[in-house]
Amino acid sequence: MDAAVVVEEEEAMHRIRPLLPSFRTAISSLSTTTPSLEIVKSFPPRPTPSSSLSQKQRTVCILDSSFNPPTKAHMHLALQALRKYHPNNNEEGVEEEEDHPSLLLLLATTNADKPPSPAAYEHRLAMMCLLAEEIHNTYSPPSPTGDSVGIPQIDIGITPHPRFIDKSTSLSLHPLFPSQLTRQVWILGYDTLIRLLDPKYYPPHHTLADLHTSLLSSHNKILVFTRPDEKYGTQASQHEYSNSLDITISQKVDMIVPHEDVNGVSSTNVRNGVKSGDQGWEDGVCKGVGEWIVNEGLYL
Ligand SMILES: Nc1ncnc2c1ncn2[C@@H]1O[C@H](COP(=O)(O)OP(=O)(O)OP(=O)(O)O)[C@@H](O)[C@H]1O
Ligand SMILES: NC(=O)c1ccc[n+]([C@@H]2O[C@H](COP(=O)(O)O)[C@@H](O)[C@H]2O)c1
Repeated sequence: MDAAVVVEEEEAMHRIRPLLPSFRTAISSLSTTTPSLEIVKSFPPRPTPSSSLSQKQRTVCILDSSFNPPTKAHMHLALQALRKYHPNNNEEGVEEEEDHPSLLLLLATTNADKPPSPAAYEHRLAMMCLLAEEIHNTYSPPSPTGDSVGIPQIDIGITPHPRFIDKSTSLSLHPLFPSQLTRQVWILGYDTLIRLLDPKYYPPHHTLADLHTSLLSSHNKILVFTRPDEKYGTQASQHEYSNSLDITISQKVDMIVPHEDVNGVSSTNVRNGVKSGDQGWEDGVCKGVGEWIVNEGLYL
């Protein structure tokens, strides 16, 4: 490997490792009762105070995940979303004078279905920082502007809420994402769309009413990536399902096919690969994330 690349990677590790104690503190002081969502790191750093923020309309693409670990699938989903909602694309609902979309990588510290498991949350946040750096280095806007305006703002956040309706409400109450100025675009894989629309998650009445007043309100959107497999069916059947949804939902859903490198990539496959010693797991993650997993001895 090129000596300069090795030095760059070591620098990234040394830059991120000192952040671990502050990540630990942020996680332990996260409120679990009120609507709660904290930004723990921003690339580039956000101006303070946040009252000095632009008053322009904005779009935030949110990738909510357990990031255990962040994968190349997560990277491509984020890149495709940033490009899709770029004002150069004349996408419906994106004003030409709008700021470029920003990206929020959101760590869910409670899952709607799964019990907690290693790696520790501060390590996942560290790997999310490495993923953010990779996204910065890889991103190019739909028609190159050649200036720094093309570089997306990436924020890293944490929330204790397992359900999207509560994450969405928490985001709309955050000073960086005021609801009157911010359109939320939620990035989901097809498997997660099915669970989002399952009434079992909405007791006591088990209806989708709260979805319409939160995540699906205003100009918000859901960007769904097909994810064909034995359980969830083919590309074609996933498109068919999305077209058959009630109009009040389908008009909020954009469904696209992910980049080919996303096929078959999952955090579970990476964790299992590390544990079994199969070298192929490294293809599923960005270089910095792979280095972190090895150096910190995660998932063994
Ligand atoms: N290969 C993929 N294709 C399409 N969507 C994906 C893919 N990998 C992840 N996603 C989507 O990204 C979001 C966050 O991913 P998540 O943390 O659930 O990853 P995962 O790889 O499915 O994790 P795990 O294997 O631990 O269950 C989810 O909405 C998921 O559907
Ligand atoms: N109805 C819902 O809002 C709902 C259902 C299932 C999973 N989720 C969330 O989706 C995210 C991804 O979940 P998985 O890691 O299980 O794919 C997690 O934050 C999880 O809590 C939300």
